[in-house]
Amino acid sequence: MKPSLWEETDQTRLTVLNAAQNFVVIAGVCFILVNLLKAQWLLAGLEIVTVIFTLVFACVTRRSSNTSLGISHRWIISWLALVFGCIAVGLSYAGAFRANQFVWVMQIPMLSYLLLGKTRGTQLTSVAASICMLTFALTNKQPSSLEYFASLANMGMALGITWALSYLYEAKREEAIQQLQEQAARDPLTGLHNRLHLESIFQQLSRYPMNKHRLVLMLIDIDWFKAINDQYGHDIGDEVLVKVAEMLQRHTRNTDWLFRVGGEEFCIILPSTPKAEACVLAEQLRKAQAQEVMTTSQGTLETTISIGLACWPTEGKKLETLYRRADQRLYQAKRSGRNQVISQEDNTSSESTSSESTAQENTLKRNTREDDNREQSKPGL
Ligand SMILES: Nc1nc2c(ncn2[C@@H]2O[C@H](COP(=O)(O)OP(=O)(O)OP(=O)(O)O)[C@@H](O)[C@H]2O)c(=O)[nH]1
Repeated sequence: MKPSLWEETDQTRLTVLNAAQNFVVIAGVCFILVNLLKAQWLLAGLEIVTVIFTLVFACVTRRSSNTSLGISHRWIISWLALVFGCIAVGLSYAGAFRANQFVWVMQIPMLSYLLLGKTRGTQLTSVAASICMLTFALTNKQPSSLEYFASLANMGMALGITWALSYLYEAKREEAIQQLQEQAARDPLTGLHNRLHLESIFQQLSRYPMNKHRLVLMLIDIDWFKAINDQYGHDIGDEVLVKVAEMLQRHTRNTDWLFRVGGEEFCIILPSTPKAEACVLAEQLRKAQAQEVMTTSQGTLETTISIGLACWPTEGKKLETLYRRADQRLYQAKRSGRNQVISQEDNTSSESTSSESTAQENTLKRNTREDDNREQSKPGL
């Protein structure tokens, strides 16, 4: 099971659904009165059931979240089946007005695609449109007349065009949404995930039973990166970032989650991984980077990385705590000379560190790092 980057949130579908529900209730009541007066009991009965179902469904929809559809597709399919059932039965009752009545059939593809998406929309439209076309064809009183074939062809073509346009609209909409979501979740430079989804991916992974006690968060920071930028320019710095990201991807599994969480800082979430195994991987990453001679547009460059890691849930139950723990270890790796992996501190601090002391710690950390930078040697081309 793979966590999804975006939970199902779709304001457009929710808006269409609310509008369609309102319309079905208002129009439904009018049609019920007309059909009762005309003694069309089957149709009136079906419309009563549809309006009651719509009211219940509207309550369910409004109780779910404001931004998420949050309702199972079964609800929508059942509701649309009732509405389309009314259209089909109405068509069989229409007599001389059958052609006028067919305008309602045109709503089938539009509603199906807007509310159910490309795949389910196609399935429901195929079934509902076929039933309506058959009803239209079979209930005609003059099946051999030219008029009959002309109206059948007209209806079929008009329905086909509405269907095709609805399909194209939904297919393009889904494609555009997918592209936008992909872009929003990725760091444009390295192609890795950005930190936008770190929390949600962590939450989903920690819910999977197979990851119980076996999830590791690793923070990786390029050593002396500021010096690389200062000496060789931002473009070379960018090339280094890309090369390090590529190295991380080469050494990790498809199931691992790689993020670029800051300027020259990366994070890896390793699902189903015991800490000992994660330490071995971290050491492999450190060695691989130390041994790699990177070819940049200005020549070759060698650089190293420092790594801090922490294990969930033993070393932090919440992402915030786990991240802080890994960051403390990363900082320790930097202070101990860089090009190191630290997986546990000398004096393990308590998980309930107050935010104030953490803030002080971070300030201290930044100052110490700046001092360290001035003192120590820097990488060279
Ligand atoms: N080229 C490039 N540089 C970036 C980017 N984002 C942040 N930086 C730079 O990354 C540098 C980070 O420097 P520091 O946080 O001092 O870290 P450092 O020099 O690696 O020092 P240590 O981490 O202590 O080894 C800063 O100079 C930022 O300007 C980016 O996207 N591209």
